[in-house]
Amino acid sequence: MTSEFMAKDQHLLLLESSSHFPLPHGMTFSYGTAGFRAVGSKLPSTVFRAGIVAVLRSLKTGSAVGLMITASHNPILDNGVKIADPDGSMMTQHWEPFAEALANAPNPQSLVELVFHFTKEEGISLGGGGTCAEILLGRDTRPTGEALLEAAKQGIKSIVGAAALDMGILTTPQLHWMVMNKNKGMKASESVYFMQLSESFRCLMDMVPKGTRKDCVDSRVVVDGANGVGGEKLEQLKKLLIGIDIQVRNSGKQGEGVLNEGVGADFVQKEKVAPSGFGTKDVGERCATFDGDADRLVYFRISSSNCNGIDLVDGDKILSLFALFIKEQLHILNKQGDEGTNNVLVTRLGIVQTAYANGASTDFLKQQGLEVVLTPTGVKYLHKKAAECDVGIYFEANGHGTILFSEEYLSKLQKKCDDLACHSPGSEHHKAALRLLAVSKLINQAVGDAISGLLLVEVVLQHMGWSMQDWIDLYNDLPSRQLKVKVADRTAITTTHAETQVLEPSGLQEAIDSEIAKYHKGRCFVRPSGTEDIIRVYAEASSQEAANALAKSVSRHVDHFLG
Ligand SMILES: CC(=O)N[C@H]1[C@@H](OP(=O)(O)O)O[C@H](CO)[C@@H](O)[C@@H]1O
Ligand SMILES: [Mg+2]
Repeated sequence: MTSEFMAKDQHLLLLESSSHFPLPHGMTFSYGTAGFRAVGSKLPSTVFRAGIVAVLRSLKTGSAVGLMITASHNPILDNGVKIADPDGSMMTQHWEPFAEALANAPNPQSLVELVFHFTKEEGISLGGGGTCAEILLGRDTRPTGEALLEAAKQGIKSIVGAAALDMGILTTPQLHWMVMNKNKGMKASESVYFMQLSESFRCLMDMVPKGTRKDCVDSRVVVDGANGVGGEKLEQLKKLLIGIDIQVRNSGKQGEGVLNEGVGADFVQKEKVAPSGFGTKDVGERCATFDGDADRLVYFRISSSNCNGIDLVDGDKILSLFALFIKEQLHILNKQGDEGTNNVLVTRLGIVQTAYANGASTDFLKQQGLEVVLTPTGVKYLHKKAAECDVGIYFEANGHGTILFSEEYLSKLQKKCDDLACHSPGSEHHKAALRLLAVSKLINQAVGDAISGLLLVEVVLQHMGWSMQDWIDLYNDLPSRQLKVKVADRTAITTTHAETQVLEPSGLQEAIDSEIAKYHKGRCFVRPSGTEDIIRVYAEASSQEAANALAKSVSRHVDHFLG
């Protein structure tokens, strides 16, 4: 077959298959902060086209990539699609404009033109020719998931030489983890995922220091699965876990409730109330909640029996707990013995947050001597920044985050651990090295993962000998308020300094500054949302009334400048 013939073949195949997936009338799709999202029934054409993008990404990188069908915390009838790069992280931002253009191609002819133009530009050769692409597919429990999976498969099949590997119903982080493992030449099945988590958890539990207050730390945690995929998976995993008593509610079983309806991490964090299925019987219990695709985790405690109020332990406090633990282990690892012979393993530990992190958490982390960096909103920014460190911990306040260990650092740590195993087995130094290695296996290195995050929180609390109250008392959150302002064109606001300062329209930042100056501990910023057609206003101050008033007055300025 000549390459010209193959290109012609490819052209016809794409034309034919895309004609079965027309763009829904009057709709425009954008690759937002976390892929495409819309009502599930409107998404077949988008998912078909995302299948094509995934194949091209796989051809370009010569590695397997992932395609996940989920709409996270959105209502059950919504759905969405996002692509995972070969290292398991979000697809490179550099490809988002192409993904978006393809999703909006008005007809098969223009779709084919876009594909051929883009592949030429990127130096990707189409038409089989020996190269093959591999796409790992996953979906959550949404009713439209099955049909959309079929659309993805059709999109993948429309490029010659591409293979789809259906990994089944998964959490988003499981799929990202599988992509990462597959490309490292490791096994990528769910059973290996469960095995890795349960074994590293056991290893950390076995090394909880004796004689701490651990006996007073309840090993019981009640988890709200948001009636989504995370609850089901946790039910499976918990059978392999020792030393922890996990009770799963809202696990998505028939009759238990509707996905994300009055349940889940997004609901609990935003509304600051207990999820459905939790009540007075749970007062004082340590409770956790996942979002619909289990990549977010927050904790809460029902504070009193006569109201629905909760003590929220958000992503910032999870980050603070992890940071203290990692810092402690690094300190032990590098401590000099009497002979002063311990070789120091130089470690750059970095913390990454966004401007939405509660100011009290940032102050707390800095007081601990930690290096804190802010990035724009969205995991793709935080992840990239954290990956610059030897050990980088990132979290959004809403509970999405993880701990990254660089490959280079991990091999140095492994070497140090092997040395210690020879020269001082069972020493405190050796145990610290083993703990850090176990953390790198327990915590998902590809993306934030509610299940692995939950296990790490649980074992760190045991290690510290901390009750839920001790954790809550780490620092007091500053009162805050978030508001949404509907404007004619949200792109009229541009920002700088990790979205904390407005550049355009001119004069708006001065107006915000003059409001902030009126409040003790006032902090406020505005930015266009990447997932909704609104401007977000965030304000903090020393009292709730002041935070409310600051947010309100700044919203008025936004409305005045852009309304
Ligand atoms: C303030 C806030 O919580 N913003 C969320 C939200 O982004 P916006 O761009 O703010 O709409 O959705 C993102 C995707 O889930 C998440 O990463 C981010 O943290
Ligand atoms: Mg999610």
